[in-house]
Amino acid sequence: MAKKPFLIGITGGSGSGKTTVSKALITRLADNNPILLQQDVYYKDQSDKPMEERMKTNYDHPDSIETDRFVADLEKLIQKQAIDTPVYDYAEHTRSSKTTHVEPGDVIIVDGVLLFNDARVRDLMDLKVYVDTDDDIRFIRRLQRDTHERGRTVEGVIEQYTATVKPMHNQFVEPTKRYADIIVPEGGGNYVAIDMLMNQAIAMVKKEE
Ligand SMILES: Nc1ncnc2c1ncn2[C@@H]1O[C@H](COP(=O)(O)OP(=O)(O)O)[C@@H](O)[C@H]1O
Ligand SMILES: O=c1ccn([C@@H]2O[C@H](COP(=O)(O)O)[C@@H](O)[C@H]2O)c(=O)[nH]1
Repeated sequence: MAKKPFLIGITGGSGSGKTTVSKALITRLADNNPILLQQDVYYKDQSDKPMEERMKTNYDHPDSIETDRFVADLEKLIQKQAIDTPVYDYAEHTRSSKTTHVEPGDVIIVDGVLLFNDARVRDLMDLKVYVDTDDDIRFIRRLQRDTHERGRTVEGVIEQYTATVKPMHNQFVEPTKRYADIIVPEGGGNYVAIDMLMNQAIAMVKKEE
């Protein structure tokens, strides 16, 4: 029987450094057949709605994610089956018509802002990590990223952050810190924590062999 993959879940507020940590781990674990799955690609399709309406969606509420499909895909990867994930376009606030084919791996790294919200998802994780970065640093990072990479204006970022991102963070993201096995301060720059996570993943993969 194929060995069970080791699944690491990485959550934390928007701009905390989840993706940076996840990608650093993928690089370090290159010899251990790692794959990255981002919860963000499971944001619900909104192609039937006009842009004006899509801009008003609350993307920081758990209802904005197609969690049933996300859970089903995670279960397939754990059973060593390939999946085809949606592709999400942040500038258009909807899915593109493409999909991404993902082959199963021995280490599965999953990142997402609302990752520990659903018990079904939490129960699939072997190691749960919360990246903990100050709110003001996260906001500055988000402002820079969203204006450079996600087609937003400064005013739009401030408005969205105040209306939904911050209140939903306090209601749905920060409280999930209590489910974490490990809390990583500052995210991407914390090489000690990233190396510890890498060593744990390698040890677990070797144990399964
Ligand atoms: N330690 C760090 N120092 C400076 N910038 C960082 C650091 N970690 C992440 N960033 C930057 O902040 C932005 C958000 O980081 P990212 O990893 O995408 O966060 P998240 O996935 O939690 O939203 C990115 O532009 C990234 O390059
Ligand atoms: O159409 C969308 C979908 C999501 N968002 C925002 O993205 C972040 C999650 O991504 P991070 O990489 O963790 O920052 C979430 O806070 C949503 O507000 C969006 O703006 N538009």
